[in-house]
Amino acid sequence: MNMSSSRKTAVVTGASSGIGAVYAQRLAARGYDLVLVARRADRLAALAEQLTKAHGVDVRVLAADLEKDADVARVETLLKEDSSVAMLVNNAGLARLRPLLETSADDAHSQVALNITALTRLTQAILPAFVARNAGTLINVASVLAVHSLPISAVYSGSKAYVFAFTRGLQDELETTGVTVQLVLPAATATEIWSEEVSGIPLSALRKESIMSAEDMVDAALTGLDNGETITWPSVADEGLWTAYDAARSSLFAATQTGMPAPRYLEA
Ligand SMILES: NC(=O)C1=CN([C@@H]2O[C@H](COP(=O)(O)OP(=O)(O)OC[C@H]3O[C@@H](n4cnc5c(N)ncnc54)[C@H](OP(=O)(O)O)[C@@H]3O)[C@@H](O)[C@H]2O)C=CC1
Ligand SMILES: N[C@@H](C=O)C(=O)O
Repeated sequence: MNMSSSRKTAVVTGASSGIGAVYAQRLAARGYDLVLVARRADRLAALAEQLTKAHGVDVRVLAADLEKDADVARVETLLKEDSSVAMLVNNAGLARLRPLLETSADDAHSQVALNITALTRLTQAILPAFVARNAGTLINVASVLAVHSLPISAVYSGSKAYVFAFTRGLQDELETTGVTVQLVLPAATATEIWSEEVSGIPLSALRKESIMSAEDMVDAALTGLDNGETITWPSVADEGLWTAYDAARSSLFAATQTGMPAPRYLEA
């Protein structure tokens, strides 16, 4: 158990590749000690060695399959017991992009277990300490597919819509505390998720102009964090689009509070 309060540790899930590996690099460069979480221990160990050499920070590897209850529990224990943890980046995620009718029950379950259940449990594990300290940063990585479903993304979009609603709710819940909660919504980003083996869709199938590098995505998200953004759309230039979307959502919700069927549902 690390009781030191002078060092700050960031726990990054899904740090063995793509967006998570870049978060790890950028946070190490900012002086954070790290705990790297994913299944591929060899990759985590190589990244840990590289980051320790480059930035002189302490990097621990926690190999865990976050679809498995016992492995999630090991990460929960670390989050509850290590008082140096000042940041949790809930980044690990899985996409299996195909129609639901062609999706196995296991693949649907994996996306729910990792994208929803693990993210929720790890958030619940760290928040009591953050609230008690009135400090700490939680970054939840969703996706633009949180607000857009495709014929091949019913489960994935559903899981990211959960991350969206969960994180927005948490932001309201924690508004009066010193805890920072950022929701990040990347669009297509060049990582291993875009492969036959993972999502089933290779990067080459995407429109080139729509693809951001993982480095640009994470740098934009961290700039958003530095600027106090609670919701970051790294690829969206017109901020007014989000303002209008959220205002429409709020108006629609207000319009539901009537207690009676809308006139079109009443018999003449
Ligand atoms: N790339 C994109 O276009 C976009 C990505 N995102 C989101 O960004 C996040 C990162 O994805 P990205 O970097 O693109 O994809 P990658 O496939 O490159 O990385 C996914 C990471 O999650 C880890 N992971 C996968 N399954 C498990 C598991 N069962 N237990 C623990 N860790 C696991 C992987 O490590 P390992 O295999 O070693 O366990 C890997 O480190 C995800 O939440 C994704 O949904 C959102 C929008 C767009
Ligand atoms: N991760 C991507 C899909 O696989 C996305 O969210 O766009």
